[in-house]
Amino acid sequence: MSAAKTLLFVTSNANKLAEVKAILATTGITVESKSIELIEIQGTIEEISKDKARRAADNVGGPVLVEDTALCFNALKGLPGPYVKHFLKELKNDGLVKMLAAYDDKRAQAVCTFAYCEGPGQEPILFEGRTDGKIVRQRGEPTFGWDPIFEIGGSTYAEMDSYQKNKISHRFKALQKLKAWLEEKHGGGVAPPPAAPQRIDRRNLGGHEVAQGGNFFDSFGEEVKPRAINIAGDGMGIRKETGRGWQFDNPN
Ligand SMILES: O=c1[nH]c(=O)c2ncn([C@@H]3O[C@H](COP(=O)(O)OP(=O)(O)OP(=O)(O)O)[C@@H](O)[C@H]3O)c2[nH]1
Ligand SMILES: [Mg+2]
Repeated sequence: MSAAKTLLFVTSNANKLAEVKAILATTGITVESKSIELIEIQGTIEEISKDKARRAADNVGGPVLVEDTALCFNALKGLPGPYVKHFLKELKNDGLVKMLAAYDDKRAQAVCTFAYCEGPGQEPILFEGRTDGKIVRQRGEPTFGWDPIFEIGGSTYAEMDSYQKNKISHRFKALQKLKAWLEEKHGGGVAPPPAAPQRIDRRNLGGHEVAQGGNFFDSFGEEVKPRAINIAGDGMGIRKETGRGWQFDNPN
């Protein structure tokens, strides 16, 4: 079995896609996407993710990556877990907070499970990331799901910028495992060979580090791939992802 450098991420969730692209932006892994509302079975997080991957592989007839996210309340023995989407839809964030009103224990875990399936009939492989936090009354921009009520280190996910969240999130941790696995499959690295070094003159613009002279760095301090850079008539401009996704700065 050979793993792909280009991943087809099947998801109906634009926020997930933006985060995955941002986190993998400098790794040499290309993320393509297809929006399909996959049927999700009941079961454990692992069973649901694997089943989702099989359905997606059958649908596209080739290698796919899917992801399932769970929010597990300690006091409720892991519930709502992978069913959080339905709870969020009906109860909203306030209702999720109220579910824990009778308990002192507000601890929760955000769990992200990626499932990679090489194709129809193949066994999916799982990569899981967990981040511990606690459930609080909502704070921050309500742009993504339950981000405003999941607090870690004094801030909710919604109060963090995408750089901060993507450094510690359940999704980041799961993608680190996926990346390591892909690197192993490709015998030591999926990133293309670096371009010849040019003058590096790092500046810090609004928390996003960039370099002048042709070298551009993302907020992880890694070089931005050339395909993310637009060559404008008068110099370099860097494409900005929208929403809470990746942000590049224009050094000009
Ligand atoms: O505040 C959040 N921060 C996150 O980091 C995050 N990741 C997922 N979610 C939400 O949790 C449910 C998971 O359900 P889910 O995994 O089935 O996703 P989905 O149905 O939206 O997409 P997909 O299954 O097509 O990929 C959905 O309501 C998602 O919006 C998040 N909310
Ligand atoms: Mg879903």
